[in-house]
Amino acid sequence: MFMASRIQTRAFSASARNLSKVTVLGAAGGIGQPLSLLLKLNPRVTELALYDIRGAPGVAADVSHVNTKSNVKGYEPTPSGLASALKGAEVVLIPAGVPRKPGMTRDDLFNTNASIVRDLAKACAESAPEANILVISNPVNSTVPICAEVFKARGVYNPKRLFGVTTLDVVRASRFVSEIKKTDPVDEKITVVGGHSGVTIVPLFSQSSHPDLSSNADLVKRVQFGGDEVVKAKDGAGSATLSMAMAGARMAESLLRASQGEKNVVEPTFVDSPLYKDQGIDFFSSQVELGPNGVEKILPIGKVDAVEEKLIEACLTDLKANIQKGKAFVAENPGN
Ligand SMILES: NC(=O)C1=CN([C@@H]2O[C@H](COP(=O)(O)OP(=O)(O)OC[C@H]3O[C@@H](n4cnc5c(N)ncnc54)[C@H](O)[C@@H]3O)[C@@H](O)[C@H]2O)C=CC1
Ligand SMILES: O=C([O-])CC(=O)C(=O)O
Repeated sequence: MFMASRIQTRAFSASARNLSKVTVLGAAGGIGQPLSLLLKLNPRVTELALYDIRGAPGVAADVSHVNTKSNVKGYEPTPSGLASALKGAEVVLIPAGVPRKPGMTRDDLFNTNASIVRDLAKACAESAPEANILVISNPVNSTVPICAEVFKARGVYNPKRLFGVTTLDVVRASRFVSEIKKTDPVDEKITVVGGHSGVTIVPLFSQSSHPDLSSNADLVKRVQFGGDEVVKAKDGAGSATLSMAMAGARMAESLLRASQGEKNVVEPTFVDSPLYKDQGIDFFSSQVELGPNGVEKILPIGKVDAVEEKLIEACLTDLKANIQKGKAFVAENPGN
């Protein structure tokens, strides 16, 4: 009897641990829709909550017909709809906000997206303070600090649970290298550090199996400005959505794998980081080991060559300003 109840308890807690609600804020957008589809295909996701200021119930109805086991629900664009979408979420992905048009930098999106992200972060702080928050909305270098400030103001900031999604930079880097070297991108492990815009994106080819590539200035530039390539090709219709959805789904999957006990799950991500704090830079993207509590360990940058050292220097100047801008925005515009 005693034995049976113990087994039952254990079975219950194991399955409870594997119940993973994932919420997408901005689910009806260019990224949100394919991201929702990919999450529906992920067996680790048991409940998928879709929220947008328009169209989420329609996207949810569509995605819900995909014949995998998870339940999908679309929420109305109301404060209570948002709160219900967030309640009990283990992972919240935020691709809400406007994308670039040709000629714009990511920083040009700040004026519109800063308040969108601030308000969604408030809702997360109230309804899902323990969730892993994955910020996709640009400029990531500023929107992540905005989230941190909002969480701090509400006394619920957990630096281990806030992630800027920079996965697309390594996805691109591995693909671009594979094109040059005629290899399978799966085998190309390229570390990319810094932030997520222009010169703040720093690929470290010297640490890859092709150290010669660090002197390939065209390749370095292509990784740094890969987003511009897509913005230009889409010609006013937005920026990367499909590759971004894949990258966001990969990051969410990695967090779920780590939370379900898998060891040595490492992803590059923009987090509250000690690496350059002594230079006043509180957030930095690097290889991060994930665990059940979110960030498990921030891995050191490792050895870099002289070219990369210069790239990091340029990165730090811009990154510092971007982070400061996000913090100042919340200080000056705390909202309701
Ligand atoms: N981190 C990264 O690597 C990348 C980031 N991005 C960024 O992702 C963001 C979204 O891009 P797209 O999906 O292409 O844009 P989109 O315009 O197609 O979709 C954005 C969605 O957000 C929704 N939205 C706006 N305000 C909202 C709010 N307050 N609450 C909930 N939903 C809201 C809109 O209704 C729309 O459906 C942009 O800021 C873009 O720059 C894009 C690609 C890569
Ligand atoms: O370039 C953009 O604006 C969107 C983005 O962040 C990317 O594709 O990396």
